[in-house]
Amino acid sequence: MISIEGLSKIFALNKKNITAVDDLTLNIKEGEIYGVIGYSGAGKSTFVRLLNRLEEPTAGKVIIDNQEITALNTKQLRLARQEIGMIFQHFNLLWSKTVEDNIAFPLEIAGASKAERSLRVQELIDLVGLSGREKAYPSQLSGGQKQRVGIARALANNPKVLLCDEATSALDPETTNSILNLLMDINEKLGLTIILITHEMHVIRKICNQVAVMEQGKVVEQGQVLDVFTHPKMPVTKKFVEQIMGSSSEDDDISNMINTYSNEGKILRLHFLGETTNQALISELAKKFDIDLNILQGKITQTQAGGYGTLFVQAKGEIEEIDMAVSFIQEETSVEVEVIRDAN
Ligand SMILES: Nc1ncnc2c1ncn2[C@@H]1O[C@H](COP(=O)(O)OP(=O)(O)OP(=O)(O)O)[C@@H](O)[C@H]1O
Repeated sequence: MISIEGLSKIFALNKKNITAVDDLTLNIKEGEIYGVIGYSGAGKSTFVRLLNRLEEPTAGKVIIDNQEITALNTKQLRLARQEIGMIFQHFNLLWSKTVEDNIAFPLEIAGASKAERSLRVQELIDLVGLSGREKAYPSQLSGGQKQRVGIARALANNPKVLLCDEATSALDPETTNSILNLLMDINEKLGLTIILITHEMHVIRKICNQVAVMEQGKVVEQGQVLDVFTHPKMPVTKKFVEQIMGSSSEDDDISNMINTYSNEGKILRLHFLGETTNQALISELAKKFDIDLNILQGKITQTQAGGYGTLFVQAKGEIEEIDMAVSFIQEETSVEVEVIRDAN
């Protein structure tokens, strides 16, 4: 759906050149929720604004749905932008217009009749969950509701692509989750391709299929979210994964814990990699084998591709039963298991 080739943006500031986006090449499939994560100054905002030419690229090509955006003249670009919706961190609403007028605005520009506009506005209001707030002004809305208006407005002309520039960064965690749920819902219902930039790994974990990590204008790592979680290569990626999974300094706590529980049975480390099928593994083991399982420590997080994380358990009982349980995990499930301490 989106193909980006050798995209660069150099800003000239006080006779100095700043390379905000540096020779970036990416391909994004139709219907994907593609996350771009990076720290402040990595070039994320510039990157996303280059896609619809809110910023003009210094070099490179952007092709969206077989149309070379970077080759269009002003008039063609205006039309093409109707196919590319965008939402912003600070909503960018028209403060003197009501909710329905904000949403109707892009329809008006696209030349829709009054009757078409009011029909479509009502559809969009229902879609984003703003029924009853049609006549409200942005100043009378909560942050989450303002972003819902932003989303409805961005979807007004049935775009193929939605660009999200830190769309949840100004929201509290609960509202962030409700907006992310709405984006997932829209992605599923409309098959819309979404590009989302963020500095929060939680956002990537919750809704993205693919992720690219940006640093100093370049994509330094990319792939399926679960792969990047499991095998982060670059230091910057490792830091982002730590936002969710905790840091390696916690390893000290783990060795203390192992010593405390090392006098009986075996301590197992279970590693879940995108689990959707073995969610009830612990209770299944307890039912199938004559063992007791004592959960010691763990962190499992949910991604779009299933649960990911590690669980430490103490298995108590006859050695043969414990060994059979370990073999069962190895042979019958996709959970990785390792005996890290054996009291026998
Ligand atoms: N209009 C501009 N003129 C000059 N320099 C700019 C301009 N816009 C961005 N930059 C510079 O380009 C670099 C990348 O900025 P950008 O805003 O794209 O990063 P970001 O990853 O989105 O960070 P943030 O989340 O803080 O906005 C920064 O060094 C920034 O100062």
